[in-house]
Amino acid sequence: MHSEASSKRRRVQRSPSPVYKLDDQDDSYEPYVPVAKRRQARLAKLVSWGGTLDREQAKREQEEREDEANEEERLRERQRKERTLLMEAQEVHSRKAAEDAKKTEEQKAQEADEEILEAIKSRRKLASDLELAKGIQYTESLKTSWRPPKYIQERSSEDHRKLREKHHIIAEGEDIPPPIEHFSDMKIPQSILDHLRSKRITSPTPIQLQGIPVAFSGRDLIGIAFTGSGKTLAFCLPLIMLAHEEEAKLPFVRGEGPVGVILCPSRELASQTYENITTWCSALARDGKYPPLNVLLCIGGISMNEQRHAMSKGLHIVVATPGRLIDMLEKRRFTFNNCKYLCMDEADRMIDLGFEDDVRNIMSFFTRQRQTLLFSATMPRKIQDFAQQSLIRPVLVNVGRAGAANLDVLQVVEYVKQEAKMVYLLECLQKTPPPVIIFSENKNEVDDIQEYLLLKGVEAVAIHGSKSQEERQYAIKSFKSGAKDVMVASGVASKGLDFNEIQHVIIFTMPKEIEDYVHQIGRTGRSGKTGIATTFVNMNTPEQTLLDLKYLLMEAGQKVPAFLASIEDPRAAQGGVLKGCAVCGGLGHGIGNCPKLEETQRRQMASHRTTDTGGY
Ligand SMILES: Nc1ncnc2c1ncn2[C@@H]1O[C@H](COP(=O)(O)OP(=O)(O)OP(=O)(O)O)[C@@H](O)[C@H]1O
Repeated sequence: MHSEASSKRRRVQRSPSPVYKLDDQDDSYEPYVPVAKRRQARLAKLVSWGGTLDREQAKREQEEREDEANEEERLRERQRKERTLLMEAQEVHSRKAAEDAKKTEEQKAQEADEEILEAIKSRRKLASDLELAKGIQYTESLKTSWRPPKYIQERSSEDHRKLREKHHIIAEGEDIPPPIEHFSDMKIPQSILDHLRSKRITSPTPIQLQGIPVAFSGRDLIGIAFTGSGKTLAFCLPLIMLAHEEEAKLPFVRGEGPVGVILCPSRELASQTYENITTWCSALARDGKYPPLNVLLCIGGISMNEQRHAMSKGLHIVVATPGRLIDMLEKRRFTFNNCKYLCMDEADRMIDLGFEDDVRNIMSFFTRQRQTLLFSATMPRKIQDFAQQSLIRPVLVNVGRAGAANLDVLQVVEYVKQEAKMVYLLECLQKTPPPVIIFSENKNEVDDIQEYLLLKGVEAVAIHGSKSQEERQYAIKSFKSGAKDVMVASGVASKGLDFNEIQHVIIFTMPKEIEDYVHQIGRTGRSGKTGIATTFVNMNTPEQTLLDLKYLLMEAGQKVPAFLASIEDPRAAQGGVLKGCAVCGGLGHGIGNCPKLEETQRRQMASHRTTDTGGY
C-alpha cells in the first residue's frame, strides 16, 4: 500500500508532460488519450464487430447444439450407472437380510453391544490435554530398583500360571512380574511386616500377591478385586517404598515433593487412606533405619491450616480429592515436578461422578513420566478401554469377575412392604450384635431412619452428602470407635469405607445399580471374616434390578427366594442372550438397558453444566 501510494506521488510530481516516459520500471504508466479520440476509437471497434456478428452467431449456435448432445449423453450414462448401483444396493440389501435372518439373536445382540461399546470407546484418552496437545507420549514403564528374589525369578512361567490359578487371579499384559505368595519375599522392610502381623495381616490377599510385585516393578496397573480384599495396601505400599527410596537418595526440603499422589472420589475415603498411610509410615520409621515420610491430606471441607505441619517440610505423599488438589496445584502450594506415581482409588466411581476432566487437569501438572495405577472393585469394560489407551504397557490384575459379590457375605433378600419397612428394621437389627450399617439411597430417608432409631433408643449416627464435614467426620469417628452401634448412610457417602468388623449390612432401599449393591454389602465380610447382608425389596424395586440381584445371588451360590426365582428374564422369552452387561457388570440385562449408562450420561451432562466437584 505504502509503496504504491509513494510511487503515485512520484508520478504526479515528476510528470511535466503526458508523453514523457518517466521510468522504465514504472509498468503502470498509461499515456494520456483525449476524450474525443477515445470516443472515435470505440465507434470504429463497434463497426468492425458488426461484420463478424453473423458468423459468430452461427458458430455459437453450433456449439450450443453440441453441448446439448453431450449433456444428453452424460445423463443417459449417469442413469445407466445409477440403475446398476441401485440394483447392486438391492442385491446387497437382500443378501444382508438373508444373512441377518440366518444370524442368531446372540450374534445380533453382540453386534448391538459392540456398537454401543465402540461409541463409549471413542471418548477422549485419559491423558492430560497438555500432553495430548504437545503430542507427548510415554512408551517406557517407570524404572525402579526392586527385583523379585532370585529363586522366584527362576521359576517357570508355568509355575506362575499355576499360582495365579490357585488364587483365581487373571493377569493380562506383556511381561507380567511374578506373583509372590509371601510378604517376606516381597522385600518389604521388617518394621512394616511386624506392624502388619500385629494387625493379623500375615499373608497377602490375591490382589496384593500379584498387584504388589507389579507395582513394585514400576509397571502401570489396573487392579480389580472385590470389596474388602486389601486393595489399599496394594497401592499404598509401593508408593511408600518409592518415597522412601527418593528420600534416601536426597532428603526432601520444604517446597519439594510429593513423590506420589493418591486420588479418591470422596473425602471420607481419602481420610481413611491417609490414616492407613501415616500408620504404615510411622511403622516404617519406628526402627530408626528409615527416615520419617511426610504425608499431606488434601481434601475439601478442612482448613489447610490444619495441615501446616505437613506443608512446612518436604512432601512425600499426597492423598487427595480432585477439587482441592487442583486448587492447591493452581495456587502452587506444591508442584508435581518430582511426582512419579498417580493412583486412582475407586477409579470407575471417579469417572462416574464426573471427575474425568479434573483427572485430566491434574495430569497436566505432571512434568515427567509417571507410573499410573487404577483400582476398583467394579471395573466395567468402558473404564478398562478408557484406561488401556493411556497407560503404558499396563498389567490388568483381576481377582474374580469384576462386579461379583464377595463370597464371604451371606446375602438375604426379603420382600418387605414399603409401610412395614421401619418396624421390620428394628426386628432385623436383632439378627446380629453391633456394629450394623443401614443403607438408603435417599438423604431424607437416611434422616428419617436415624430419627426413628433414636426414638427407639438405638445409638445411631447418620451420614450423607448434605451433612457438613464436621457432622460426617463425627459420625464416622464415633461409629468406628464403637461409641455408636448403628450408622445410617447414603450409598455415595460410604463407598470404599473400611469399618471394623461390621456384622450386618441392612439395605433399606435397594439401589438401582447392582454395582452399588455390591459395594454396600461389601462393607461386611472384610479381610477374610464373614458377614450378613439383609436387603429389603418390594413393588417399588424395578424388575430389572431384581433380575440383576437374582443372577448375582445365583452366581455367589446364595439362596434365591421364591419371589425372585419366579421373575422371568425377558431376554429368555425373546430367545435372546443371557449375557452380563459390559458396562455395569449386571447379569440381568444387556448393555442396551443398562441403568448405569443413562445415569452416567446424565451425570456427565450435569458435570458439564456445573463446576461443582462433589469431592472437593
Ligand atoms: N493380607 C491381608 N490379610 C488380612 N487382612 C487384610 C489384608 N490386607 C488388608 N487387610 C484388611 O482388610 C480390610 C479391607 O481392606 P481394604 O480397605 O484395603 O479393602 P478394599 O479392597 O480397598 O475394599 P473396598 O473396595 O471396599 O474399598 C482392611 O481392614 C485391611 O486392614
